[in-house]
Amino acid sequence: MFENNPDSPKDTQTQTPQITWVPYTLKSEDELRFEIDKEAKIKLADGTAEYFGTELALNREYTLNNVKGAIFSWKGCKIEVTDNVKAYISNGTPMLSYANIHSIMDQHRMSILSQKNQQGPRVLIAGPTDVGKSTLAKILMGYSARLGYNPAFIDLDPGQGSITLPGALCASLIDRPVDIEEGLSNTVPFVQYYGHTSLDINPTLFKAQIQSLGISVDKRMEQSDNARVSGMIVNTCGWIEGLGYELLRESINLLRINIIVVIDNEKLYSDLSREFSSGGGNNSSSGMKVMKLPKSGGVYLRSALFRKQTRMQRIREYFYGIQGDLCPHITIVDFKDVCIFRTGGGPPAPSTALPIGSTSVIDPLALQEIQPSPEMLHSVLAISYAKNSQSLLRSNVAGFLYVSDINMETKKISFLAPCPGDLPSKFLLMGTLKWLE
Ligand SMILES: Nc1ncnc2c1ncn2[C@@H]1O[C@H](COP(=O)(O)OP(=O)(O)OP(=O)(O)O)[C@@H](O)[C@H]1O
Repeated sequence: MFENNPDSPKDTQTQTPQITWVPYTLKSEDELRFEIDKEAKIKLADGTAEYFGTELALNREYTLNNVKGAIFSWKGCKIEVTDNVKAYISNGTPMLSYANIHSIMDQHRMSILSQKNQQGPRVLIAGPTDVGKSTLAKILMGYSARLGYNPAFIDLDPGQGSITLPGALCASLIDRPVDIEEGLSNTVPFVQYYGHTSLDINPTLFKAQIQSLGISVDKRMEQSDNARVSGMIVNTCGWIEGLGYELLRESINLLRINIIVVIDNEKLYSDLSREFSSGGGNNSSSGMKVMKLPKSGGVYLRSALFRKQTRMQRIREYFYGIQGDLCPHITIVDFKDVCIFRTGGGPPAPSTALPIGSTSVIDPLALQEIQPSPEMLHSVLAISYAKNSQSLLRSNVAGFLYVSDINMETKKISFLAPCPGDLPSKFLLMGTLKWLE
């Protein structure tokens, strides 16, 4: 038979590559920290383990691409990873103190179960960049969902776009732990398109959109007792100085936060404690708790270049799928069939470019309709659900388009869209976000 003849040529087309598994044994409260550049697989071979709050199924092969992370085990387990994963075991993790935050949230929930007018734990996670804020948010979502709660996750970091795209501020009701391979992309979020990856471009718009998200989430909580009791988990961006601190305070007030968790920054913890908890400690008369947590030694520090690459990868995944299995469509429309708006009357001039003592007179919430032009090429636009231009800024976003071509002669604009068919609305929002592969 051909198969048994060692000299016969191998059919490289149909042969699946040989997988070489590398085993690791984790003791109780160990974690396996890993870095994956190209596609790799991870499998739980024995025991129990979780990936940032989400339990791994036994013997299931999880495929991951371009991620840094850790598999943690409370009781010990055996993990196998493919030989292209760089990994090491650590037994120094802050998981006990992270689980403690979950217990505090849970006690809060239990204490208000029968009180219809009380809100569940509304937790805001703050801290500098690269301290594990998003990771803690995932862990808390996973632990809450595993107990049957439906907390709202609100992502106020437009730099990364964990739910949809960078530039968006989103809220999602979480009914299951974060998917290990797909992340949060399968949730149905409320989305506001801020349009920029940095908060200083239009802080007034940022505040207005937090307020809108908060109203959407509150409405949802009014309709579901479980959602109200479950509360919310808010992730913030790592800008904690000056205007960044101001926006953090605004977020705490607008979302009526009752638990602030500060990771790895004494000054921020001290400033927020002084301002929000009258005793300066954990329990205040206002009911606000301000708590500090250590950073995990596993948190990966990301360079500006890596962050930019991750942003671009996130946009690619939106159109082509996480596994590259989606097929986006090109939609060509006449200029007259779309209304493209930008907020703030154009990019604000930096204060250094204005005469000394003067401030910009541009209304940051003013909408300016703009005509298609070659400068729009490569922009990412949001399609709004708004019925008219007045409600544009407060309306939810239906999805995103990428401007792949502008033809000034035929007056047609080509969009890459995630699905075929007519655009759900002619109202489009533009910011400064561009997709440059
Ligand atoms: N224990 C860990 N072991 C290995 N990698 C980890 C661990 N915890 C977090 N990471 C990774 O470190 C990176 C940074 O973590 P994370 O995104 O949670 O930080 P962050 O504070 O939210 O960052 P930023 O606010 O700057 O966006 C992520 O890639 C995350 O998967």
